[in-house]
This record gives sequence, structure tokens and C-alpha cells, in this order.
Amino acid sequence: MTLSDLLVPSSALFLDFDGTLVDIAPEPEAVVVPAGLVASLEALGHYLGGALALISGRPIEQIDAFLQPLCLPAAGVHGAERRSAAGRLTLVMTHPLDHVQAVAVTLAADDPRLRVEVKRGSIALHFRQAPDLETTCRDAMEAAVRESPGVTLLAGKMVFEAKPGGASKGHAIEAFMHEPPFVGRRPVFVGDDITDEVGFATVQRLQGIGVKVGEGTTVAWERIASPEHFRKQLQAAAAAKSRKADA
Ligand SMILES: O=P(O)(O)OC[C@H]1O[C@H](O[C@H]2O[C@H](CO)[C@@H](O)[C@H](O)[C@H]2O)[C@H](O)[C@@H](O)[C@@H]1O
Repeated sequence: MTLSDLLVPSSALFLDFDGTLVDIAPEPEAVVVPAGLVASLEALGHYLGGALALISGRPIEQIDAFLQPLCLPAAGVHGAERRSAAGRLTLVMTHPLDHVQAVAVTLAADDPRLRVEVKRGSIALHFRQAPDLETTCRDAMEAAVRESPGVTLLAGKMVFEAKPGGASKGHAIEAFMHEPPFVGRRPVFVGDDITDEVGFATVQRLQGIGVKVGEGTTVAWERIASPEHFRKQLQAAAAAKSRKADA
């Protein structure tokens, strides 16, 4: 089944960013937004009456910068921040991350291949350039999180990320689904990572469909081979739906 088959005017579309809309890159700032992607998102958002949101581990301001001039409804930092379709910003309560940050920074000081990303409400320790340090990073971050009340650890693609226990992509999607223009629609969520599984489970509980991009076990009912395949489907869906709207 293609994305175009899944979408009708009464659908709500939720999209992950890294590994779904854009290819994974060696560093967080090295991702490339291919030509035409912004136009496809804009056209589909229009077709869906504005019920299209980005659900990312990145801060919303980074998503805005990558997709400018588009400014979509969005959840950032794995649901720790959310901007509604009306532009209202909601922040999930965060917990002290000083200990996690100190542990991550100390590790990275010993090996320049490690990278610490400090976000509002989360600390990410990237080991993409040092895959041999995965266990060291996991052990250190797990221990640091155990000593940080209210904080949980996510294992993403070559990254361990400490974030507020009360925030998740599933919670963010559910919050959107209680508000216009998402309320009453059938949700579709497309993502690629283990961190997206809670989003797939959430939309499927709400009678919607999860779509997993790439390989790996998943609870999602549908699968697309790669971000490149997904972008092609997005473009095709945007073109087909725009044609229908014009007819
Ligand atoms: O939820 P997402 O939109 O998929 O964001 C998840 C994380 O994406 C970024 O890290 C990942 O992508 C980088 C660029 O491709 C890659 O270098 C890194 O190894 C990946 O983990 C971002 O830096 C994180 O803040 C996001 O949480």
C-alpha cells in the first residue's frame, strides 16, 4: 500500500524527520533537505486541511530551520515540546539533567569522536563516529539516568538520549489528536527508529496506521524501504491529491 492509498481528506499525517524525511547523515547538522520536499509537505498539509505535523527528537526550532519557510505543527525533543496548529507552544515539565550532562561531557572529553547534544529537556550522546564505544556510552548513560529522577533513557540510531519520563512521541500525537484540525481524523504516523515505536502503537490504538521506514522489527502495520522511497511516495501523494483537489 502506498502513502497515497493511505491518505484521504479526513486523515491526519504525523511524520518523523531524521531517517524518514531526510537520510541519516554523519553529524546532526549535516542532513540535507532534498529539493521538492518542502513543496510536497506544503501541498499535503493543504490537502489535509492543516492536519500534518512533524514529530521529532530534534528541537522544533531546528525542524523549522531545515524546512523554512514552512512552519508546521510540530512536536520536538521526543514530545517534550509541542507547537499546536494554532501556534501555541506547550512544554512538558523537565527534570534536572546536570548529572547526565556532566557524565556525557566527561566521556566526550576523552574521545573527540563522541558528540554531546544539549537540548531543552534532553541530553543526547552520539556515538556514530565511535561505534566501538556503544557499550561504554550505554552503561554510563544508564547509570546517570538511574541517578536522575524523572528522566528516562532512549536508545536511538547511534545515540543515547536522556529525556523527561513524561514525554514521548505517542503522548505528543495523542495531544494533537484532541485538537483541531486533527480531532476526529484517522492518524497515520511514519517513522524509522525504535523511538518511533510508541508513535506507531498510539496511532494504531486510535484506529490509524503506523508506517515503518527501513529494516528492523516493528509494531507498525506498513513498511517503506528507505527515506528515498518515502520521499518519492510523499511527492507522488502530493501530486495526486493536488490534482484531485483541482478537478
Ligand atoms: O525523531 P527524529 O526526527 O528521527 O530525530 C532523532 C534524532 O535525530 C538526530 O540524530 C540522528 O540523526 C543524525 C543525522 O542524520 C545522525 O547523525 C545521528 O546519529 C542520529 O541519531 C538528532 O541529532 C537528535 O537530536 C534526534 O533526537
